[in-house]
Amino acid sequence: MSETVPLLVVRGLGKSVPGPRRLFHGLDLEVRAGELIAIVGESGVGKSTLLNILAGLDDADEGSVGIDGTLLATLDETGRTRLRRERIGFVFQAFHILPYLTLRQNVALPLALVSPDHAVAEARAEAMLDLVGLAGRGDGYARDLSGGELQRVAIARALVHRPALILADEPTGNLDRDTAARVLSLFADAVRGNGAAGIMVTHSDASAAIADRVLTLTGDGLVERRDR
Ligand SMILES: Nc1ncnc2c1ncn2[C@@H]1O[C@H](COP(=O)(O)OP(=O)(O)OP(=O)(O)O)[C@@H](O)[C@H]1O
Repeated sequence: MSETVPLLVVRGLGKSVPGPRRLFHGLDLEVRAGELIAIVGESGVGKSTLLNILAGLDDADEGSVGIDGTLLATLDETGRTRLRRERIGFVFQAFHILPYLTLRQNVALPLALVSPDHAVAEARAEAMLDLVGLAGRGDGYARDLSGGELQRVAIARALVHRPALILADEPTGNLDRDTAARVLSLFADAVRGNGAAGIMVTHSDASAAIADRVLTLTGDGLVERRDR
């Protein structure tokens, strides 16, 4: 059955950066559909770099990344771009909401990239805005929104195309505690409700607490945190 097969399979991943400095090596990870993982670790240990590698935006030096049975290394740049657009949702630290597009157009963007049907894309975008508590705000612009609202738009956009893999870099960074809690539960519901595999990098214990597993990134890979 498909839900028993890990959606993301990472084997023996290693990465060094110029210096040269080795960030990590021998990193293994499996994440199943409907599972939300938190990755924690000291600043500079390589958490964002790991997310970028999983998204095919950066290359590992060794090891492999498989998404839904496809090894990233077997794809050329066009194939990676297609996989990213169709199968991955990304919530960045900076929201990257485009200021010259309406909020609805921003949320519809991942669909517009893969489907020419604008009416369907915008209807789905509107439904996602409803889901994140921004009903009726689709005609607005980023400048009209608070930080928490912008983060919710970013989450709506990351989920609108129902990606199999959702990657989030500090999805509640810069939000006050109450807004962070709301955004977080929405994010967790969306990951689990969509049957996606979710990976969230965070410094926040409150964020980590909502995950099914908390893994600490170290130079020797990911270590399961059991003090929960
Ligand atoms: N292309 C690059 N060239 C040089 N150094 C890099 C490159 N990419 C990442 N680094 C370095 O690798 C380290 C890991 O960076 P990364 O942003 O992944 O860490 P992080 O764990 O996400 O940190 P934080 O928690 O502070 O966001 C940092 O020291 C960074 O400067």
